[in-house]
Amino acid sequence: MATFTLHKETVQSWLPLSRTHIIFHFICVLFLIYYRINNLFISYPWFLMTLAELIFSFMWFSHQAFRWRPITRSVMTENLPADEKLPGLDIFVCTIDPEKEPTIDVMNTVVSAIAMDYPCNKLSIYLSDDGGSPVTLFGIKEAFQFAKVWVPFCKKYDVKSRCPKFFFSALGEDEHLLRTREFEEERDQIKAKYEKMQKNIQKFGSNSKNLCMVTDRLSRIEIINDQKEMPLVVYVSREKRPHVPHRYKGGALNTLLRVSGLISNGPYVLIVDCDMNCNDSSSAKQSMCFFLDPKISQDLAFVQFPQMFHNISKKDIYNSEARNAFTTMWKGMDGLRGPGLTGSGNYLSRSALLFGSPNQKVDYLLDAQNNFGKSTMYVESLKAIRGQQTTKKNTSRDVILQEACEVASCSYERNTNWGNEVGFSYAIKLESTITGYLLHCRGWRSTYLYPKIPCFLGCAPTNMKEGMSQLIKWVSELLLFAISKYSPFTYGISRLPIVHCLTFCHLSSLALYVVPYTLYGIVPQLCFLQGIPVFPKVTEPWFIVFAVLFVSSQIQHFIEVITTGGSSTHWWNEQRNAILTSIGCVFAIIEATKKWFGLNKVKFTLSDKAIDKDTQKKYEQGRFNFDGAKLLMAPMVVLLILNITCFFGGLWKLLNVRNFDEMFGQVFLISYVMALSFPILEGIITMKTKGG
Ligand SMILES: O=c1ccn([C@@H]2O[C@H](COP(=O)(O)OP(=O)(O)O[C@H]3O[C@H](CO)[C@@H](O)[C@H](O)[C@H]3O)[C@@H](O)[C@H]2O)c(=O)[nH]1
Ligand SMILES: [Mn+2]
Repeated sequence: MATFTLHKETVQSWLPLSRTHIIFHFICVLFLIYYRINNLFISYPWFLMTLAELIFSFMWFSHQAFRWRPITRSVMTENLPADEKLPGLDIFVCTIDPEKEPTIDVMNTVVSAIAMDYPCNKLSIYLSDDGGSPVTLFGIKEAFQFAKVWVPFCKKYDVKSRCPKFFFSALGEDEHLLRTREFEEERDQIKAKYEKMQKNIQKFGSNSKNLCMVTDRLSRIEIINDQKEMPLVVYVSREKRPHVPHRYKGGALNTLLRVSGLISNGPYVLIVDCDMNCNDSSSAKQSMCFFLDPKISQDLAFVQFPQMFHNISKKDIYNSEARNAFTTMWKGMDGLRGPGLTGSGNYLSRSALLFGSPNQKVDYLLDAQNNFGKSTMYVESLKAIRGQQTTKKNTSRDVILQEACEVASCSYERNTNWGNEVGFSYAIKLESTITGYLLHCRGWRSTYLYPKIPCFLGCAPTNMKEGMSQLIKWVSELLLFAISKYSPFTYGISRLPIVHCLTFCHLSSLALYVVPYTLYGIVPQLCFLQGIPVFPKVTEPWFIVFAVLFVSSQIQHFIEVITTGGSSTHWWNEQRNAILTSIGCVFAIIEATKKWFGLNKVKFTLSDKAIDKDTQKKYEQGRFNFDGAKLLMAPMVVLLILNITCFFGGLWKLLNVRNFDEMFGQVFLISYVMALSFPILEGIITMKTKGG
């Protein structure tokens, strides 16, 4: 345990035990490989099983990097300096499509950001509207009017849950307990205002013209607030032209970096997706516990919070919560040199994003035009971030806004280093993953804070189609990352500590899982049907190796789920989900191949945050919902049918031949797969009976 004045870091207490387990498991893996290699040419199926197990072994091995040194952190915000000494903070909210990202929800995020517990003269909120839709501009004006009453109310009564949607829902129940009459009266008035805001936005959006995205437009930047007692609120819609690449969210973020640099130039920025409401208003101060610690701030690039979701059900059949990622993996990376960037709920140091490495030898400002573009006003703002002398000028607001439009134009980045060494990287479309990784490669660190009260709550996919499209988007881009010039296998290996690099190797090769899972779903089954064994006899000592590996990984997984607040249901569901997603990775590989050969029109699958009641209900009941995902489910369905057919066909043969000791492994495997996939089968049958 390491204690600093502002935060504390605790290494997992059972670390020696878990490392012993890793070594034990590793030895078993070596035995297994030895056995397989020795029996490689028994038959073709044995060869395929060996291939599957080698890939499984590699994935297992790289996954252990996450288990090597997990840590948890806590913060002492009470030790922070007084409000007037806190640094400036700019919050970036990104949105694009009001149909998939309902404006009211986006505005809830904006309001919750405005209500952040941070000195208001140090806080600025930027809404990036990549769609340029009238309803978003209208919405933010309404939201600001509402915030003007909401923020003082929250402060007066010390409301913790400052996202109005949550406050007025079951999630905010606790906030209403043991309150005064006065509170209740005021609350009811505010509720009426909140409802009025909703109504106004709805009414404005009911005209389909106002919901439209404008793809050919000039940049438009407006300062929304007019009051000193409130944080600055700015609406930013960058220029877009059909023939100029706009680089998706990464492009939007780089634009925001420049625009905010001209206007408020806070040394720290918080990025949230439009659905990621700020649930705990103290997150900004929590992050400052790291940035303001002189012992670590030197090379600290960002503080990541977990992405948590308000619509997760108890059963969570799609593992939308991504428990594994936000507990095991990210805490594991945190103990190495820091977690990856996940794109939402992360506080970043502006200078880390802009000025290369923490011990930079070349000064980016010497070649400012090539690095940052031609705006001299923007370059002045960079000097301020660097703590260098700037030529102080009293520039009028209009001039600043004009310059802001200039740096938000779509030609501004041409022949500059933006998207390359400056700002968010465009190397793959997961701007966050690649940027976080490159920051680490340049020698920066990051920290991860998993607080008791979720700081950010977003909207998770609740049906197969959405879950799968998100998976395909991520895994295909990660695969492109693995084979790009920045690949962790080549570029990262010489720049990152080896164990840390291994975590990125694992992440970027997730698509590989499809091979062993598919082989394990086909080969033993077909062989069972024909009476060919693919595992050692149950009476043979070598069988123990297989059994031990299976039990060992089950126990490890079980302990991990339980110690991170999950239940045995999660444990079971996560295993099913591992099969589903691994098989689904075949589409990610297809997608990545198409992108690689330039066959696909480059697109960004925006996740849908407008979830209808029916979908949410099915999800809460734990029933699989394959609406719109027929094609995506096809491989899984084929595998299931194959398993069932082979099981019964093989059983017949088994009863005749009576080679039970040879076939035990396969019988066990197939029964296990069938038991796991039962709910999927149920889902398919209901889909069929509904005429799907
Ligand atoms: O051209 C675009 C496309 C998207 N977005 C915004 O980017 C955010 C993330 O997009 P979404 O489709 O919701 O992505 P998810 O799959 O839900 O998000 C994860 O994956 C993304 C890709 O790495 C990260 O950017 C996100 O932060 C991370 O939560 C949303 O607020 C969008 O409005 C833009 O601003 N411009
Ligand atoms: Mn999202």
